[in-house]
Amino acid sequence: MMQLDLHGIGHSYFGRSVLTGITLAVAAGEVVALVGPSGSGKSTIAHIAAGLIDPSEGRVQRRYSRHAMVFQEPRLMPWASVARNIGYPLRRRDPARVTAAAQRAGLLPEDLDRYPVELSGGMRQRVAIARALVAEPDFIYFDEPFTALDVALKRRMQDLVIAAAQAARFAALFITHDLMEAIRISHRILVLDARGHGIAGARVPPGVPGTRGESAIFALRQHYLHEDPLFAHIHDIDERARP
Ligand SMILES: Nc1ncnc2c1ncn2[C@@H]1O[C@H](COP(=O)(O)OP(=O)(O)OP(=O)(O)O)[C@@H](O)[C@H]1O
Repeated sequence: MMQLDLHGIGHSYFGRSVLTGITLAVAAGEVVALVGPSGSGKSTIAHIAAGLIDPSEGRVQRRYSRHAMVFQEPRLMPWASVARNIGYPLRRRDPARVTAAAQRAGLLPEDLDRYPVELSGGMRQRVAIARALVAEPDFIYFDEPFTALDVALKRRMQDLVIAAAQAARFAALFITHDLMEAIRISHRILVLDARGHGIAGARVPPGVPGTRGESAIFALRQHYLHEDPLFAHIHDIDERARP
């Protein structure tokens, strides 16, 4: 049973079409990476799928019970402690759930009383992940959550997401333009057409997330980038679309 179904999605901003004919589905417990060049419409797809914006065309069906989102910027409340930031999605105070979510995101009990301004970028993103996990969602949207982090930290955060997805069994749509990341964390990779005209194709990396070795991940990335036509435009940047 699919938990998320997008059918024939199209979208325009102020009359300018940015997406057409987007059809994709995510199964229960499945982590799907959505890759595509900058400006191809990946974030717009995530926002439509999560119901933050209404598509100009097409149909969205959500069969999951609860979702959370993790963005590139952690979007924390600066005036609130880490514990309050993590607990924000809960209807009532629940320190046990806050502590459990913090632990799953690699935070220590003493971090809970700190404030966002005292934290590094990586720590803030851990808080954002803990906030996403706290209400035990069965679906999480990740919109380039680790793009701003350095390579080693990125890797640790990816491992954390893989472990959390396995433990909590959530499904996810994970948006990224980093192919290593897509191969490492997902069950299936969807490639968005460079101009947002549909999903150009899908690839299923061998094995399951968490079991793929670094050299295999790197070799597959090289293969995709240099030998697989599906990925030919992945590094194209539509600079006209950029502010
Ligand atoms: N709120 C908005 N108003 C107008 N145009 C927008 C808006 N949001 C996005 N766009 C435009 O829609 C297109 C797709 O943007 P989107 O952010 O979905 O792409 P993306 O693939 O996620 O890009 P990136 O990887 O750079 O985040 C771009 O041309 C962008 O400039």
